[in-house]
Amino acid sequence: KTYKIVMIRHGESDWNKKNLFCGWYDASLSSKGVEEAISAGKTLKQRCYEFDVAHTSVLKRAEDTLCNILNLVDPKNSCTVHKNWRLNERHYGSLTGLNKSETAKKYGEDKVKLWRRSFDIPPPPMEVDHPYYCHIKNDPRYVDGPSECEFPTHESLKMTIQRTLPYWDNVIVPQIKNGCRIIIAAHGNSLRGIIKHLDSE
Ligand SMILES: CC(=O)Oc1ccccc1S(=O)(=O)Nc1cc2c(c(O)c1O)C(=O)c1ccccc1C2=O
Repeated sequence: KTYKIVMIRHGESDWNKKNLFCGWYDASLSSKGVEEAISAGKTLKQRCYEFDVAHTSVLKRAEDTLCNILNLVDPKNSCTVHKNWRLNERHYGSLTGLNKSETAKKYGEDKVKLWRRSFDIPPPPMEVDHPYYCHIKNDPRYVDGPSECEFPTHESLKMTIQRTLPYWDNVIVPQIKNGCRIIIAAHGNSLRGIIKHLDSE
């Protein structure tokens, strides 16, 4: 049996525009990013897509992308929306908020090249003195998870996939098998992990 599911990466964020590592920082969609989300919604509507369930992360760039799409595709608001930290973007640790030149200056080109192409080498952890540490760690949206020991300070691509897959396997797959029409609005690396898992099956 074949199933169909729609997965979409969020529109451009304010930090994407400035080429900053964003990760778990809750950057907003840029005006271009909102237009991208609306354009995706229009396309899905034109092709008569309908959804019973939607999944997104707890970061507003993904939530707002989904909202803009559902406003067009599901004006009656009949689709249930689930938000979960496991669909969050990869956590870039100490690189969060840095741009290209700051990263290279702080860690050197060789480290950047190593991290860029590695699967299981995480960037340095986000330390307590990092400008965004408290802002992210104490955010009330994480009150239902991740737990203290699960809360990331940095993630390799492998670590990102490892915390995204349980949500895919335990929540989304059963819904697909029950015939739900699903859309996922998330992030480059969390979606990449799901696709990599599907390709490996
Ligand atoms: C296009 C661009 O300017 O990317 C940026 C943005 C911020 C810092 C460094 C760069 S870069 O030019 O070195 N390119 C660049 C650099 C990197 C990555 C990446 O995908 C990338 O495109 C990563 O995925 C990545 C993942 C984990 C740690 C470090 C990097 C990294 O250092």
